[in-house]
Amino acid sequence: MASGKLIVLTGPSGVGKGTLVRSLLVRHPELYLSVSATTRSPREGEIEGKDYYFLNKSAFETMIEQNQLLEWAEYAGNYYGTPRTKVEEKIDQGLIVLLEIEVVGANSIKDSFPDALRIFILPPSLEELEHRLRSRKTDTEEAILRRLERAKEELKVSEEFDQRLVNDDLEIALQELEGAIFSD
Ligand SMILES: Nc1nc2c(ncn2[C@@H]2O[C@H](COP(=O)(O)OP(=O)(O)O)[C@@H](O)[C@H]2O)c(=O)[nH]1
Ligand SMILES: Nc1ncnc2c1ncn2[C@@H]1O[C@H](COP(=O)(O)OP(=O)(O)O)[C@@H](O)[C@H]1O
Repeated sequence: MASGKLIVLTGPSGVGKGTLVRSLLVRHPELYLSVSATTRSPREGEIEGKDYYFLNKSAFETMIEQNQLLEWAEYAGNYYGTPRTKVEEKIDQGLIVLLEIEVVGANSIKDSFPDALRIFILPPSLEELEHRLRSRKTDTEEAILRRLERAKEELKVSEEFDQRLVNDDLEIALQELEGAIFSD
């Protein structure tokens, strides 16, 4: 059987990663989206094992020590990481596995998984990124400013990724993403 592959989507908060991934999964239900582990508290409506595996700090640190994570990073005061076993299992089954993760972890994937295709999603401009973060209405003013500061740093390393894609028109960005994922 053909071996699967690992696709890593990253980019600053508010650029549209979640929106792109949700649309991709609707169009291509055969794709497998990895469920991350995190120490952040569940938001209302989030489901254990579907949105995240919600762990306390010591359980997360045990996963790090036992090399159970493909990558991990700290983001806004919490740990986030990709459990290794499921990803490897699905790739062995020939599936295309998607990770939607922040920039530091995405960059480090090249060490643990050199064959991964790492795609950086860019905003059309910083102004538009700010507009999207505000219009999403999920973050406090302080969190928005923190995310924008971090975005400036993240955008500086975008050239270290295998592919870069601007999420301006959503449909065009989706088509570019499909091209990157399904080309050989
Ligand atoms: N490195 C890494 N980042 C992750 C992982 N899971 C989620 N993230 C990222 O962590 C950041 C914060 O996620 P979250 O608290 O759910 O907020 P939101 O994505 O802005 O709604 C986002 O940039 C996610 O893409 C993971 O397993 N590893
Ligand atoms: N191409 C686009 N054009 C305009 N708005 C967009 C586009 N893609 C996403 N958005 C909007 O931007 C906001 C942030 O998107 P989201 O998917 O939550 O970003 P991320 O997962 O990268 O943090 C959402 O309100 C979403 O509807």
